[in-house]
Amino acid sequence: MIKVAVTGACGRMGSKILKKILEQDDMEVVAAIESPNTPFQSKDVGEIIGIGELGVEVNGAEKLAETLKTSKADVLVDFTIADAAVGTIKTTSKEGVNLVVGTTGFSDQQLKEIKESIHKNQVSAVIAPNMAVGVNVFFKIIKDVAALIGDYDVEIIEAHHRHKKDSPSGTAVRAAEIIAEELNRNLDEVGVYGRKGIVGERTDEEIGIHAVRGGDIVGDHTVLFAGEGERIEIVHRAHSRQSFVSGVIKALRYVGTAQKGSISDMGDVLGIK
Ligand SMILES: NC(=O)C1=CN([C@@H]2O[C@H](COP(=O)(O)OP(=O)(O)OC[C@H]3O[C@@H](n4cnc5c(N)ncnc54)[C@H](O)[C@@H]3O)[C@@H](O)[C@H]2O)C=CC1
Ligand SMILES: O=C(O)C1=N[C@H](C(=O)O)C[C@H](O)C1
Repeated sequence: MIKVAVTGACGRMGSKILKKILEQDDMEVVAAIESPNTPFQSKDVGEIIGIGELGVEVNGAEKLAETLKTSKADVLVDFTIADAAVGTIKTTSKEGVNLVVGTTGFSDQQLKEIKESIHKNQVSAVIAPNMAVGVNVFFKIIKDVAALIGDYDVEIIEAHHRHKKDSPSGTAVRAAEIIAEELNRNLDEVGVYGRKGIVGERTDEEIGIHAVRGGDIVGDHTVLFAGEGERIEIVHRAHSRQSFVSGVIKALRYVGTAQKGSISDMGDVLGIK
């Protein structure tokens, strides 16, 4: 039985992940963690997320180390916010607990600290900006198209709900990284994040990345390859957060089999490379 601790347990993703775990025969929720000094402290997480008493109390993140010890969690799944997730990941890996991290918006420095902690403490992790199977197929498709038509102008457009705090999406950033790598470009140099004013003509090398926010859009991503007289648009649309949640369950099963100290992405989990 895989013992799972969920951080961000009452959030849009955390609550759905928790409910999905309850449907699995080979895993159980042993801890529910929320923001420091949460008003939900010691309340039953099942009652908070509307599924009735679960027998798992919410603990604030300030109690994470103690909670992981008492719950004997095998793995922690984190869908929170980057600034919080770094500390969560460091504490979790120090406790020898594996990780599935879906949180996005990490800086390069934060990612460096996360990787160092996972390696130093020899835990296994799956870190992915998008856990949907379809998005990881989308990643493979855009890589292959970039290899065939890389001299076309590349633009990435993402759209999400009005509550999303980070921009551009982690999925859009990953898509830009994949294409830049395929075309031997340095994304730090060629990435253009929105355009305003007299910005001049587009360069051949640049990759445009644009974010739309509004309503309850779950997550749309378009990669556009535009050339003389034509364009190719590759689109992924998430209709429901269940697309991500299904991937999380796969990642939870995978991470315990991965090499200690390793960091895998969903391509590794799904065998799509
Ligand atoms: N990898 C993927 O497939 C997906 C990733 N995401 C990412 O997941 C993150 C969360 O997204 P949502 O669930 O929509 O956000 P949300 O705001 O609904 O949920 C975040 C939850 O984390 C809690 N929280 C804040 N600080 C915390 C801490 N230190 N410890 C524990 N909990 C803490 C908040 O109180 C909230 O309940 C975002 O970064 C988003 O981009 C979202 C969907 C899919
Ligand atoms: O915040 C969200 O909702 C999502 N965030 C992820 C991202 O930043 O790519 C994944 C998905 O698009 C939903």
